[in-house]
Amino acid sequence: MAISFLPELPVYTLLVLLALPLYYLYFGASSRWKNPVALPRNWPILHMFPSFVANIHNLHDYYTRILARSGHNFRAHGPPGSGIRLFVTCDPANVRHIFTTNYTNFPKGAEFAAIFDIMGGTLFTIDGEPCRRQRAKVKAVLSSPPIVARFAACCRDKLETSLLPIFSHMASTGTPFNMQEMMSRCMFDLAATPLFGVDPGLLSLDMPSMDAALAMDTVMEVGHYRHVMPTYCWKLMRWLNIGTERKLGIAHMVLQGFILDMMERRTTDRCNACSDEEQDGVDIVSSFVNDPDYADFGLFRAAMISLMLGARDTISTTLTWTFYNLAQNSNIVTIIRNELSPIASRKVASGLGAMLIFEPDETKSLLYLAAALYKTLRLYPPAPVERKTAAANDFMPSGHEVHAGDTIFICLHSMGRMETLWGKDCLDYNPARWLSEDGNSLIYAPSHKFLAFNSGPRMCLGKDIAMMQMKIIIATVVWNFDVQMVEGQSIEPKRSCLLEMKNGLIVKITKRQM
Ligand code: HEM
Repeated sequence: MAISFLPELPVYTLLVLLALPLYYLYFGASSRWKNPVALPRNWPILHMFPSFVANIHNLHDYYTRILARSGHNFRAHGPPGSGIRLFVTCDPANVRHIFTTNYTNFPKGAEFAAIFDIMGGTLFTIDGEPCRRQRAKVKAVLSSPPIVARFAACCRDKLETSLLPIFSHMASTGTPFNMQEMMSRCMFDLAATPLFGVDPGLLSLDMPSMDAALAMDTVMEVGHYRHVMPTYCWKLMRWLNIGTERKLGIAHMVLQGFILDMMERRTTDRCNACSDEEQDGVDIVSSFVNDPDYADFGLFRAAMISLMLGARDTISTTLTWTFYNLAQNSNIVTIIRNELSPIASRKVASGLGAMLIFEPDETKSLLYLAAALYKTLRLYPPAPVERKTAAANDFMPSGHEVHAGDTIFICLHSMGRMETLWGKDCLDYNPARWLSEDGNSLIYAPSHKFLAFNSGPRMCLGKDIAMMQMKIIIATVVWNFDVQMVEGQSIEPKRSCLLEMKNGLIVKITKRQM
């Protein structure tokens, strides 16, 4: 019997292979018929998982399309056993509920902490009482006047000693370069120097290797895979030490080595310094080294890595998207220069050289410049998706029910692109939309609608420092140089938890003739 069956085996195999796609086509079509057309296709067994995998190259646009059609919210499920039970939203009323009104019911959760295990136990991955304690500490450090002044001084020095000389060289030689990489190097130095009191010197004409910066990129890229994959998949890969998990393991080692290196260099520098008093309090790490809460070196190291990630990636990403938009809108560049012009005239009159650097107190009140940055942050938030977990069953203001254990994805990127929230021209890069009619103030947008810096009790603690640094850098570059994009490049987001550009941003710059 078995022997007589064997010759027909290829025929049966062929039939099964043909039947499978037909089965999926049939059920795909019928499920589409049963589902509202706005939602991803609900396949048998695999549910919506194939739709997400097929769109993984640009999940943000995919979410935006579905959220726009579905009234700002949708639910999605993965295959049975995958643990994927999502509620995806960009509805400001739901965001206020999740981040403020009922925020204790929406912690980041254990899954988030596992995804970003390199920052395990630190403010960025914890909830509840330990979080309140760490947050109070970090808040006190980041708002202390000497530390804020240090961030400003480092930024000024970096512009004077590195960025302007490098840009002048690129301009005089006509060399195209990757603005994203340049901003990444610059912000790496500007995050590390106030943190450790040591400048890693990545922004330099000889372009030294940037292993630790690349390792930080890997953390964000593999974090993205971990968010969309069933947990057991990436945990199995980690156990087998293969693929992206192997890459992440190496990145962790590089980052841990970087922290050790910085601490050693800091000790050497302190030995060479005049006195301890002169050094104390001028770097952030001083507030952590003698704190018994951070006596565990693993936690201390994780805290330093998370501060590096929080302070570098967010700003370099925002700066790159701002330069991208300015390069395409020369009228906006002209308005920014007009706003800078009175300050520049005063500087020139007081005898300062041809290359001008703008100071924090000079750029603080510049509204149009702030509006341009806000416009970038609305359309291109560096952290495009926030993740929360529902601790208990709850009803959203939109009427949707969420169940304990559901994962909530809050799509900031989509929220900034909803016509229903921001009007028909919401995709235009028009900073004036952020200004009042008389142009004398910025229009207020509540943080649950403009979420780039987060909202509620977990608001970003570095917002003021970030705005200060970004204003100085944009003002200084825009005043001294013309930036043009090199033609023929494709600008698309990387698969990452950060909204970086996949292929970078290749530009050419010329020195302004004044
Ligand atoms: C354009 C610049 C920045 C943006 C858009 C931004 C955005 C954010 C966002 C969205 C969060 C919430 C993250 C989460 O809970 O998952 C956050 C948290 C945080 N940010 Fe920023 N950030 C920026 C710059 C900075 C800088 C420069 C610093 C430090 C100097 C900083 C320090 C922090 C800290 C400590 C938290 C944790 C707050 C908490 O969990 O309670 N950020 N930021």
